[in-house]
Amino acid sequence: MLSSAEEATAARGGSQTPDQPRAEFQGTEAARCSGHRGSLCSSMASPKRLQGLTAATITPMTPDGEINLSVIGQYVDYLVKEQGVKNVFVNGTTGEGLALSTQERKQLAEEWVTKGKNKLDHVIIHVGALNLPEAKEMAKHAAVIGASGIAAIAPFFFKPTNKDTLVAFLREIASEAPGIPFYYYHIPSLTGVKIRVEELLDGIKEQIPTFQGVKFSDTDLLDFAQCVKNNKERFVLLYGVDEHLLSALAMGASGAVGSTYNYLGKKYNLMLEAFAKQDLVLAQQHQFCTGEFLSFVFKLGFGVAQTKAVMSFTSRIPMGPPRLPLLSASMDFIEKAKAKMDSLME
Ligand SMILES: CC(=O)N[C@@H]([C@@H](O)[C@H](O)[C@H](O)CO)[C@@H](O)CC(=O)C(=O)O
Repeated sequence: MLSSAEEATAARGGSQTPDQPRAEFQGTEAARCSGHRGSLCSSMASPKRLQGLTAATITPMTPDGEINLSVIGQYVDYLVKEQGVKNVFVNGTTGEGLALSTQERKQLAEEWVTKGKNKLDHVIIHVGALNLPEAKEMAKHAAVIGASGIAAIAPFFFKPTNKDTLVAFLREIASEAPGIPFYYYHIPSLTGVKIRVEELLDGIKEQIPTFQGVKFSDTDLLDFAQCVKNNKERFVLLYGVDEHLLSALAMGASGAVGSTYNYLGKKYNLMLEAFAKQDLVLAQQHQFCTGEFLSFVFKLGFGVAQTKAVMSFTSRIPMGPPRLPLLSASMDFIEKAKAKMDSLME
């Protein structure tokens, strides 16, 4: 582990500052619908500013339910080489962050930063928790180990009832990591905190100097569009509902964070590239293709446990079971999901 945030930041070649200019999606290869095993397509044009796809990482576990750090290096290589995804969001919803102990979350953060060094562009650590002391501890730790940024959800047991209390809570966390960007993770379907992001962003930079953007995991595209309209130059606006990404791109999303970029990243990168070239028909084809898979698995019942199973058979990296109260995906789900994936990607 590195001894200070400054040393760690220097080792990464300097962190981005919250005021750097925003970069739009940029593709690097001609778009072609070559399928899951086709040519690699990356939209990571700049290592400085968070853009393109960010995988909300799964937390690998051993069969007996312990976190399995031993496969993180392999996981990094899979994302970069097989999916063209060079940003990760660690310990979020997909990573079962709220089902892990603080110690486990810190170990995972360290492993992702270490194994991602010189391979990943951004390692964002989700440090949100129900209590401030633990969230602050994880924020400070993330800065010390050299994470690219931190994010936090709203607390969801005792909930903030208005914007000011939410900002006050987030400010306490961000202030523990004053050298790295802070992102608000908006996921009202899970937190129950429905404070509009448009409202939250108004004046937030004065309260939280490191505020860099939002991970917007909601389907309220009016709220999202207002965020873009009012903050396009200042903040990174990352969309978090993968099956609606093309709509969010049309609204001006800076990038996307989601679970399906773990195993469908290549296909989504092709979509980003088509969109950047204003080839809406091709972009739609890619969105429809990923949507066909998701629509299929939604009907079977889909969540974090099933995401772990899909990633296991797609990457061949054992992700293990989820932690209670989540239950493992059934064999029936795995067989059907795998057959569907194979049929779409051949
Ligand atoms: C509720 C939920 O898990 N949403 C996912 C999506 O990526 C989601 O899995 C996907 O859109 C499929 O519905 C992300 O927004 C969550 C996420 O980014 C995270 O794990 O932190």
